Amino acid sequence: MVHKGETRTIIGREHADSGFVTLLAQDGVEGLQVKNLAGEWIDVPPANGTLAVNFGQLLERWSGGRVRATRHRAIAPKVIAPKTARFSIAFFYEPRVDAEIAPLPLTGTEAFEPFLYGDYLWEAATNFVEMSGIKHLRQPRRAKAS
Ligand SMILES: O=C(O)CCC(=O)C(=O)O
Ligand SMILES: [Fe+2]
Repeated sequence: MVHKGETRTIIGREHADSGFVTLLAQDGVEGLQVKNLAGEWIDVPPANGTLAVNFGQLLERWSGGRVRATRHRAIAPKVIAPKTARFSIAFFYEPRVDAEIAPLPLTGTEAFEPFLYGDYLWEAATNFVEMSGIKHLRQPRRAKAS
């Protein structure tokens, strides 16, 4: 992939986190990028000791789309020294697994059937190929309305 005229390797593919809010501790090495509404990739300043805040898909759904989930990816840092490495520590802030997620009383937003966060989380997690083989180990606690 070419970014600002340079060939860079994508090490974390584009996605939005499934949960509520994610905090990413920065370590001074660049590589995290977020996509703006025009579809352009923006470099997140990696200032040491700061937290990058990403909004997740659950927050987008719960807020009726008023808060957009942050699409992001990670590219390999530019090799500026032989052992350039980037460390990212993620904190995923999420509801309890037995929390019921129901629409906020907001006007002009799309209603949805309330669901249990644990059901949503299991579905989202086991959609990743490396976890797809264990999807059958947990059944939804609440049946979907048909
Ligand atoms: O490498 C990063 O800082 C991003 C990690 C990430 O997007 C994730 O764990 O969901
Ligand atoms: Fe992420």
